[in-house]
Amino acid sequence: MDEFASIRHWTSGRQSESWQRERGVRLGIGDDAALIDPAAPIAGVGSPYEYIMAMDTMVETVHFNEVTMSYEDIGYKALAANVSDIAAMGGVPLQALISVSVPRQLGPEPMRRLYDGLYACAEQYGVAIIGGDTTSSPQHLVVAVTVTGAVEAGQALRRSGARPGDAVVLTGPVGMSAAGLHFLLAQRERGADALAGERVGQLVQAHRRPSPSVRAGRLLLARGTCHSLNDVSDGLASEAWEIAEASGLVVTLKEQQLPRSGSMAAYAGAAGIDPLEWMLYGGEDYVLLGTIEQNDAEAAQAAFHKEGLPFYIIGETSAGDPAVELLRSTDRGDLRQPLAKRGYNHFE
Ligand SMILES: Nc1ncnc2c1ncn2[C@@H]1O[C@H](COP(=O)(O)OP(=O)(O)OP(=O)(O)O)[C@@H](O)[C@H]1O
Ligand SMILES: Cc1ncc(C[n+]2csc(CCOP(=O)(O)O)c2C)c(N)n1
Ligand SMILES: [Mg+2]
Ligand SMILES: [Mg+2]
Ligand SMILES: [Mg+2]
Repeated sequence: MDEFASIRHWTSGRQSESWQRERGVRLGIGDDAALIDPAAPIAGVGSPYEYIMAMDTMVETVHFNEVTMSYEDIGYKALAANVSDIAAMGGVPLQALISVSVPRQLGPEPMRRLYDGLYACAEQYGVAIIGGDTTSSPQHLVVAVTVTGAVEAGQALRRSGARPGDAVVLTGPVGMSAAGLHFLLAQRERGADALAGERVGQLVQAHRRPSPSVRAGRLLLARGTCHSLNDVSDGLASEAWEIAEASGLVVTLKEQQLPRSGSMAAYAGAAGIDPLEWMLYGGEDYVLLGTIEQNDAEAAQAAFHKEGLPFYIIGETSAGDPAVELLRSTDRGDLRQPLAKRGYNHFE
């Protein structure tokens, strides 16, 4: 199958013109470029709105390998990671462009499966796939996604808006993806062993199929009390540092209040690893970390729970030079431990 037949094989008949039109698309896959109506009414978003644009890339051996992810998972997660950046601005995702660099020996079927996963995620979050690019790759598979979204003009939630005295909040558990990855990699090295007895299904799912917090981002924006927001890709500590530096303040995380999934903690125990390491530094959680006016934090939590969405109040901000600290309760009283600006870093 040549390049053009391959693209048709992966993409044709997946999304109808009318479905794409509702997302502002005037011309999708097939010409030199796509055409977007910059002022199309978007369901659920007040106008005037602003466009949001972001991109994230996944590289074989860096973000996935043959034991950690199926082709369907790679496609799903590549788009989900991008949708998460739109959620982190308080927006709704609209369209995506997909670039794939494919090892010559791969053949069309694995890529078809990758697109099955990609379109499954697109349907889940209402994203129109409007084009992309295809090249061969000398060795590894690379998937780069550009995503657009919309947010009410002037309302986007930035990393830089946190104020001293805010509550620090999180829209889901952290550390599960890193635990799932640990299991998958350990399994490769040692074969299915004793660790497999733990409840690892949820952890593997968290690693392979993250659920970006789009509804949570919209709820936070609508409250009008959320001052800053970021999504957790590189790890909780790293993202907290980004808010601390962008906003010029201290972020204090309370160890007791960090959401600790039971299956993650059980697996960490069996693997002899401190679960806090995964929770703070693991990454790929794709939940939202934000700050919100202290006097609205509990009401926000109640509103989230009413919608069936998780919401954790995990700390507070204070005036001071940018820093992140962990408040731990010990026998000898409270301990403030500075947290390193550490997390997943491609160049370390
Ligand atoms: N190669 C690049 N050229 C120009 N801008 C870039 C480049 N890489 C990243 N950026 C910009 O830097 C900022 C931070 O990007 P970064 O990728 O660190 O955030 P993120 O996507 O939220 O995190 P992650 O990639 O870990 O999911 C964004 O504004 C992004 O557009
Ligand atoms: C095989 C394999 N080894 C390691 C990891 C861990 N990992 C890779 S990239 C990243 C941060 C987010 O990426 P980015 O900063 O590019 O958004 C993390 C935690 C993995 N997923 N697969
Ligand atoms: Mg990025
Ligand atoms: Mg991000
Ligand atoms: Mg990202």
